[in-house]
Amino acid sequence: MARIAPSVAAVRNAVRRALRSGVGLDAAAADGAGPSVAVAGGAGPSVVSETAAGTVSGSGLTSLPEPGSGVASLAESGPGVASQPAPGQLVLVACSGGADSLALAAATAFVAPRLGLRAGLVTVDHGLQEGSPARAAAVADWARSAGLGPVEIATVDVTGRPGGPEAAARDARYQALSAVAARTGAVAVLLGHTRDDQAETVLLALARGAGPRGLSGMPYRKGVLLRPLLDVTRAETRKACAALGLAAWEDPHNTDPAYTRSRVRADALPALIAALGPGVVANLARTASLLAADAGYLDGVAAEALGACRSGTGLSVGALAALPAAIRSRVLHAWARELGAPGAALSHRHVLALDALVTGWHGQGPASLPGGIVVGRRAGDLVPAGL
Ligand SMILES: Nc1ncnc2c1ncn2[C@@H]1O[C@H](COP(=O)(O)OP(=O)(O)OP(=O)(O)O)[C@@H](O)[C@H]1O
Repeated sequence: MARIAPSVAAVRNAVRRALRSGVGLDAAAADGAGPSVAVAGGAGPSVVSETAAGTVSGSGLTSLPEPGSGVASLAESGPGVASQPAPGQLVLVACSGGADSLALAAATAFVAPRLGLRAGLVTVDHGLQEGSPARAAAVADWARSAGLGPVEIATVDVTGRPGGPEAAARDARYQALSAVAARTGAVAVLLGHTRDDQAETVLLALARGAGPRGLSGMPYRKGVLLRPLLDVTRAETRKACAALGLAAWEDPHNTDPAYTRSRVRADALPALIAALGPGVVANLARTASLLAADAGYLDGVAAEALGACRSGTGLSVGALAALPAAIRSRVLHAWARELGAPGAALSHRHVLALDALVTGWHGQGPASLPGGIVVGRRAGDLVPAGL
């Protein structure tokens, strides 16, 4: 049996775990309705060559693996897999051509058929950099050569969206990914965020004084979005690309000090590692997952409390006042969202203003929320203006 690089195995294992839990294969298998292809790691009847490899350079695809090249020597022993695409559910990889999502795409091309799943790829052209259409085309060509399908290029227009350029691009990208998933009937869209991305997210949240929800970082699964690599380091995805002969695209934005995240990546995290040791990245990511569990539980409690506080068109001040502060602030936040306040603009300050109508009442005026929403206190209830 040919040996595979540990980094390649690490990425594949992460994808295997995510697909098994993320698209409900484990539950289906328990019901006896699982995929017909055996999925337990390793011991299968045939040896299958890795097909998901090629070379993408800054300007595009520069080479494809030859049959019998070093790529084939990365083959691992696994369960028998039909050479035709599996008839199962479709998962899509969101791939920029960068090392993280390229390693993810290669691993998914390998793992998904072995789980009875089809795997496709979407690359988004934000139209923000010179040569971006050619790069998107190169990623798509590579994906087809790697056996992924369907392969789509989504071209988006980021102008006229709220927030800075980073937020606008992210917004447009997620919208495009959701649209492709809906159109193709994909059950999951896989994103290449790594443990390092998670640590950066937690650090950014700490710096802006976020609460437990913000410090929970990026969720492993949200709706159709799945992040299999949150336990995998960026160094590992780079090593996996190197082992597979994949030359990833380096996004110049990632090193541009004009972007806050780039400065965290280049300066803040390395300074923390120098001062506190290399474990800091994994520890920040662990904080995120610990807080995600707590925040999920508290949000559930708050959702029930919100129901119990309802009174006519508003919320009962008496019922709100009886809640612990941690739950009351979540109830008020959830209610503000329900009234239509946009999540990105709704801050701690707005929730405090609502809370003051409950716990600091002195006849003050109504609280103003983003989205033009106004909430006042009337006859023992909090009520939105106009109702
Ligand atoms: N242009 C794009 N097309 C498709 N998916 C994208 C694109 N840009 C980002 N993504 C998805 O979002 C994830 C996070 O992207 P981001 O640019 O924040 O991080 P990154 O660490 O630079 O990732 P990568 O190395 O994959 O480019 C990517 O791994 C990928 O799954």
